Amino acid sequence: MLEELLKRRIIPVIVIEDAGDAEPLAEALLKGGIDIIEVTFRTAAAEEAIGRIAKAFPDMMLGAGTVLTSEQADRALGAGARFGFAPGLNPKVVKHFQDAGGLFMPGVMTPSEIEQGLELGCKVLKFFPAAQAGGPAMIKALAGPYASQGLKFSPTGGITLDNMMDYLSLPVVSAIGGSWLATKKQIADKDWATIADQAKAAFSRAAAG
Ligand SMILES: O=C[C@H](O)COP(=O)(O)O
Ligand SMILES: CC(=O)C(=O)O
Repeated sequence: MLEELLKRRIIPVIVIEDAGDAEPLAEALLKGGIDIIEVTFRTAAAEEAIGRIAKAFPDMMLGAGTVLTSEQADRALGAGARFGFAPGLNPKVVKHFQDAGGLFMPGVMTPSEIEQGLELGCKVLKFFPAAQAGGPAMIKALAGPYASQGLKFSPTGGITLDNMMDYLSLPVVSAIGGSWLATKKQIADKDWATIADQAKAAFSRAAAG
């Protein structure tokens, strides 16, 4: 699972209000070449959306985001999520998710949080909110003492098509996350063509290096 995750460079961070949009949304991302999705537990539809994607696209790398409690972790995994993200680091939730067999990437912003994440066995940490917390320069500085631990960052927050390569060009960054790939409005408007185009543009840019 970790190896599979490390192969992906772009992770769409999704807020979905209507679970019925889950399949066409996943299909649009796949059409654009992105076969990974993080469905955030910020809406009541998250659990059902994960279940629908798991059923319709069993080969898609499916995860949950904004997993803040052990109860959400159970619901995410029960619905078919194989990995989880959170904006912060809650050791209880990290352990709960790991004990249930999932791969968890807590959010960090400071050296102390990174060390906590390493102690919990996390090899990939979300750096959040990336742009606001210092962007690529901050990640580069943090990589100094920790890159030798085999640690990778998955920054999210303020990343767009225009600045994604500033992050992806850093060896310590395995993937970037972003909501721009499928915005709430685009999902509500069922604008699948635009979402597919955005996914394709990001995928091509990452592939070009
Ligand atoms: O809340 C932020 C999301 O995790 C993603 O951040 P973004 O909307 O800046 O891409
Ligand atoms: C940032 C956030 O909420 C997440 O990815 O879990």
